Amino acid sequence: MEQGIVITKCLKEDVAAAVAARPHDRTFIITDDTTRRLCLPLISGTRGLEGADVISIHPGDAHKDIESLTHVWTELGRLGATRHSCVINLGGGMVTDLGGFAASTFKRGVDFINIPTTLLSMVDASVGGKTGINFNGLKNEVGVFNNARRVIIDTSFLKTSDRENLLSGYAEMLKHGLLNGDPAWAVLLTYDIESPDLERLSALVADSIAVKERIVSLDPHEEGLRKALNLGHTIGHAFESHALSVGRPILHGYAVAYGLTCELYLSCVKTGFPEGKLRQTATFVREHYGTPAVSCKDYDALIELMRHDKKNTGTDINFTLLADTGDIRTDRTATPDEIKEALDFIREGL
Ligand SMILES: NC(=O)c1ccc[n+]([C@@H]2O[C@H](COP(=O)([O-])OP(=O)(O)OC[C@H]3O[C@@H](n4cnc5c(N)ncnc54)[C@H](O)[C@@H]3O)[C@@H](O)[C@H]2O)c1
Ligand SMILES: O=C(O)C(=O)C[C@@H](O)[C@H](O)[C@H](O)COP(=O)(O)O
Ligand SMILES: [Zn+2]
Repeated sequence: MEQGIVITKCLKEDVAAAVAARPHDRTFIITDDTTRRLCLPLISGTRGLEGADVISIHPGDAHKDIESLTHVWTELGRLGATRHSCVINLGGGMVTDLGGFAASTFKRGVDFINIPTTLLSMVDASVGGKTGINFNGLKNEVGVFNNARRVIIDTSFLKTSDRENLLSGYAEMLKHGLLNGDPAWAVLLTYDIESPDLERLSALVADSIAVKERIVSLDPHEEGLRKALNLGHTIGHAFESHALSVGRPILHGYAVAYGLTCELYLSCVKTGFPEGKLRQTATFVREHYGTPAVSCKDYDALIELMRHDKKNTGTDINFTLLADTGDIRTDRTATPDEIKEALDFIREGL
């Protein structure tokens, strides 16, 4: 199904129009406890949402799991959802991933709409049809590709976002900038995300979504080009899963920022990415995101996690690398020793 993405200035009108666009019997809104409190009021009173049931899960990526999924399925069943119902996911990427997967699988598929409320879910998670949950200590281990029928983006949700979650989303924007080419990448290195001007940010959000949409439209099921959107994620997901496993979770975008530094280092060594651009990006990451809390004793565990990356075939660990900003090289591999060098680089610098 084609995905309609709306960057709105009239949230309630656009939500009402999206709900009315397809006949349905009941409406369910999936939130986490924080978005129920902070974001649900922004759509209350919307035409078509009278009588909608709200299903809420605990916030945080540790809850993007089978227990929360079971809770959503159970509540949908208990409250009488049918295949002709409409599900609205109101939240960050945790809610849009899990709610999208719950809707896609309940009675083999219920129509859903995403209303992303974090920067990360606006520019990335709510768009492009990847849904799923973490499982077995691995990120997004179980899921399906299925587009939300509509994605309605309103950056005014970001007024209640904290600095860390803005930075987290900004890391995926930086990834899109690196994939897009020099002007987009350079603009992102100079924009002040620490004291954001929301008007300017809205324009950058639109540019960022356009990068993802273009790639997804050419390869919706990640058979080739879409692996580009996984830049930074082979190592980033390993940082994220490892942090969760030792009880010190980090935000997805922080893990991606660290992963970008490491994978640009590999790009520099293996596909000729310019060293100056590596240094500029790595410095930006270090200044805003710090460094990952790992030591060389964690390297083998991190590499073991990378062996589960979804891009892998056989025993090789697969990476998306760059020959330059905008010059994408998918299906590259690196040896454990090369990966350890990249991990040394982020910890210690060149
Ligand atoms: N499907 C995809 O293509 C895709 C892309 C990127 C990331 N992801 C996934 O997205 C998830 C991360 O998403 P996220 O960064 O949005 O995290 P998140 O959904 O966990 O939200 C982060 C925190 O912000 C809170 N929050 C949400 N909206 C808020 C608001 N407007 N004001 C104040 N607080 C708010 C949440 O309750 C939560 O505590 C990860 O699971 C990642 O794997 C998926
Ligand atoms: O949309 C995509 O494709 C991406 O890879 C976007 C990533 O930012 C996102 O984190 C995605 O969920 C990762 O997917 P996975 O297939 O590596 O689990
Ligand atoms: Zn990501």
